Amino acid sequence: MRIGTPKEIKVHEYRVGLTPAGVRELVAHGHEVLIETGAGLGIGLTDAEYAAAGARIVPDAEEVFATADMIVKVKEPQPVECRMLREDQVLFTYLHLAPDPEQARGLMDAGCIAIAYETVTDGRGGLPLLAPMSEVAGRMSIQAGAHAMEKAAGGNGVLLGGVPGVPAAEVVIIGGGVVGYNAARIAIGMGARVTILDRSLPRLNWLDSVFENRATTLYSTRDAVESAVMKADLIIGAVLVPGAAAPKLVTREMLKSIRNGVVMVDVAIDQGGCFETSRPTTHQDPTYVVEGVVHYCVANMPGGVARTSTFALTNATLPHVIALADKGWRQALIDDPHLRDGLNVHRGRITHRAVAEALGQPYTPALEALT
Ligand SMILES: NC(=O)C1=CN([C@@H]2O[C@H](COP(=O)(O)OP(=O)(O)OC[C@H]3O[C@@H](n4cnc5c(N)ncnc54)[C@H](O)[C@@H]3O)[C@@H](O)[C@H]2O)C=CC1
Ligand SMILES: CC(=O)C(=O)O
Ligand SMILES: [Mg+2]
Repeated sequence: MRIGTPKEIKVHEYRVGLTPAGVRELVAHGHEVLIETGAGLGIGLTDAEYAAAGARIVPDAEEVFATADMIVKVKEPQPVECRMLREDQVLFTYLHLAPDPEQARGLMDAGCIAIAYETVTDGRGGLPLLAPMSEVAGRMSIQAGAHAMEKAAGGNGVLLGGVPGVPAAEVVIIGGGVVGYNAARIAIGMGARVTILDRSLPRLNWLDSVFENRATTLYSTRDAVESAVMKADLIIGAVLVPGAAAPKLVTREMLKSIRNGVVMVDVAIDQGGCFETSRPTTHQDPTYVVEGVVHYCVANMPGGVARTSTFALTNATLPHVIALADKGWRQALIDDPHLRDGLNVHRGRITHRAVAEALGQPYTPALEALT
């Protein structure tokens, strides 16, 4: 198969879909790999390293999209990329379609086979291609939040860990999955007082046993969210209903009871955000203020630590890239129900139930589309 990786074009996005080590594996399996010139340069991966691994370096994204059978990238295709996708071309990347009808329309019109990293599953109920970036974003959410809490950044001037004689900050984490757990680890490590809300009792059980008395766990109800956010200095939004648009758990009305300068980091922004007042921001201009509350809503947080993130992401994606290339996309998707959960769009039809529901589009089961 001919596999192509373009340079990412989202603002301050330096991750890359394949590393030289990944290229070498694919070439050893008999595949051809095209890499757009400079694709990895932002994180120190040079064209020479890709070429030494067996890739053909091509001058622009147009050539990658025009010649590859499968595009492997990181972020959802931007409109200019959607227009370059072709019928039956495989697109393997993050898509986050639920809050993005325009992109969904672009993928449907292209007739491509779009497989979303974020809805690929594993046998233990996890999301193995989302998890590495959730680990990164969870950990980053506390450092981003701590920075935004500084006065010069618009925050309330509270130090996360406090000092002797002055209490530490209150960090409230809504959603105790991969992002939430990693956020809690870092917040606890920095000396903050941490509360985690989730609506999964088994998950609360697990968090309680891991953190013992270093974090408070709360069952997530409207009441619990409302009273927790009122006493917070830093609020992390980390909920997910796979494939679906995020539920709005902190309402505009609640902001009136949140103190000025409190920081809300909405990690779930890529699924539309779990705060009513969230809208996507970029690394270039990450925060804005509503009702005195600082919002940080960067939709590609791991792009900020692109070198760590690229290796973490490609460790997880490479086996699937190899399976899709070795078996051909159709057979790979038929053989592996967990990879098949990643199929969001197939030749103009939406093949993931939650995505179809969120977009108000008809749903075609993936296996029906494939057979
Ligand atoms: N902004 C960014 O750059 C990034 C965003 N993300 C996003 O972060 C979000 C969380 O991802 P993960 O932690 O990997 O998901 P996860 O599936 O591991 O955890 C989500 C948790 O939310 C809980 N939950 C669902 N509804 C809830 C409710 N009403 N109240 C409280 N908890 C609720 C679930 O029980 C689950 O434990 C996703 O939207 C993901 O796409 C992930 C990485 C980077
Ligand atoms: C998960 C995601 O959206 C990201 O890593 O940018
Ligand atoms: Mg994102």
